[in-house]
Amino acid sequence: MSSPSDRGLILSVNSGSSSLKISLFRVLSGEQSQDPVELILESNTTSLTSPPAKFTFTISSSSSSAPPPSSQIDSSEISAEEISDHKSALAFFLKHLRESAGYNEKDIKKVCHRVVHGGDYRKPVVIDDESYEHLEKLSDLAPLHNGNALSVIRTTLEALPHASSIAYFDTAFHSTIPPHISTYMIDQNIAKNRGLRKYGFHGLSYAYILRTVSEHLSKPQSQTSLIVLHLGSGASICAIKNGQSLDTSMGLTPVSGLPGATRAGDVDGSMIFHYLARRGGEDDSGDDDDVGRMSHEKLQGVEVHVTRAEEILNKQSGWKSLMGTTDFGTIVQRRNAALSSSESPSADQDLAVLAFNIFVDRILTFLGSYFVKLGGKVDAVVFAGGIGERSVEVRESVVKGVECLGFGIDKGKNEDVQKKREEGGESVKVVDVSAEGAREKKVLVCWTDEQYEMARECTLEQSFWN
Ligand SMILES: Nc1ncnc2c1ncn2[C@@H]1O[C@H](COP(=O)(O)OP(=O)(O)O)[C@@H](O)[C@H]1O
Ligand SMILES: CC(=O)OP(=O)(O)O
Ligand SMILES: [Mg+2]
Repeated sequence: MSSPSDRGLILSVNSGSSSLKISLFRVLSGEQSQDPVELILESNTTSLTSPPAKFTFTISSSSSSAPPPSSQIDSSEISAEEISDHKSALAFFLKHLRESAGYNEKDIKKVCHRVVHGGDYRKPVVIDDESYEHLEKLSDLAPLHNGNALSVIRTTLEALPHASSIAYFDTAFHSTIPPHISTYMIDQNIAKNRGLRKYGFHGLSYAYILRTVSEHLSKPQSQTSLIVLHLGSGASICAIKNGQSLDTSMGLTPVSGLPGATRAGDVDGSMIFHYLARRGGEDDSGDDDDVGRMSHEKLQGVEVHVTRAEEILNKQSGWKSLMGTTDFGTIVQRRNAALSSSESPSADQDLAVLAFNIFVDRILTFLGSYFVKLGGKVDAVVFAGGIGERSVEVRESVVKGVECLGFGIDKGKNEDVQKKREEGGESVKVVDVSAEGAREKKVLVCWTDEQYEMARECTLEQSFWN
């Protein structure tokens, strides 16, 4: 069994829908800190769905370990033409780690992978031939996410053969959702045979937020009830009752619930048939009308089975379909320009206002419902994810919509969130933006960290180190 101090480095790899986030951690021994791991550096590759990809590589300001003497870090954003997908983004990162940061890959002992769909897995699994094969089968339930994660796992197995790879699942946190919430009202034989139920996603993020916020509130997790909004390119909401997931807006796959960058969110189940149906010979989709047509897509060497319907609802919808951009920041800017101008808004600005209002409306639909499901016993509404952490406007509009439930937002505190984080660095994990007088029901912003969550869990799981 290895002692914490000689455990070396952990690489945490987060294959999101539009991004690849990678963090390198050093395992700490118990005496050094309450935290089991310390961040050394992190990298973020974004715009994978709208090239050119953008790549950043940054040494942590709070790291106590000096970078190797050979290191030449440039933390500015690079537009990287050679990155075309998750797999090439990982290769680009490993090259930087070696050549610019001067780290020896051999010091990496564990690689933690975020795998979005874990089916019935409730715990992380070490990747071997058997578990890899099982994950490949699960890919049919989340072809657009798991396919990327599997290609990244394969690349690390080849590039870092001395390290063991462990899969962490988004779905595991939601295993507490009771049957009356997770069951779809369909033929139960088919549902059981095919595993058709609500699984829920973003679980690593919710686990991180639950622990961080309960510490902030000085409450045990088992007495903490929250409504958490994870708003990124993929967005979801979770009702957490006494430290356990009660309900969440995504379902069998990440396509349901809130709309996202390229995802439709909840639609009438039969909408897709009408979307593709030919009317009087005309066909505006330019495709055939078979929604179930399978394309056996080779995604970075991994075979995935995607139906035409899935492709449309996952990749050709969301704000990209409305606005032509997958960047919610751009939508907010155009919406602000429309609201502040004395001239009549352009067509683009009108659409930005519409996209923004749709997003807020769908968030409120879930917020209201979850507040009721939690019987009004909610310690805080928590904003997280790229949009939740950065958009003053989304937080303001959403909280205005739930003022009737006793929540309120302080304008000045809301505007200063980013400044507080920039000044305080990574030690600022939660900022309270609640209005005076609405103190019982807090509104918080939490910087979620799925990579940290995996590295922490990995360090604490003794069986992985035996
Ligand atoms: N200032 C901002 N206002 C609104 N949205 C923003 C802002 N900055 C970044 N975003 C959005 O955050 C999203 C990315 O969130 P993130 O959680 O990092 O994504 P992912 O789902 O890929 O993990 C993008 O849509 C981006 O445009
Ligand atoms: C589940 C999901 O949508 O993940 P992401 O937001 O990282 O794409
Ligand atoms: Mg994400």
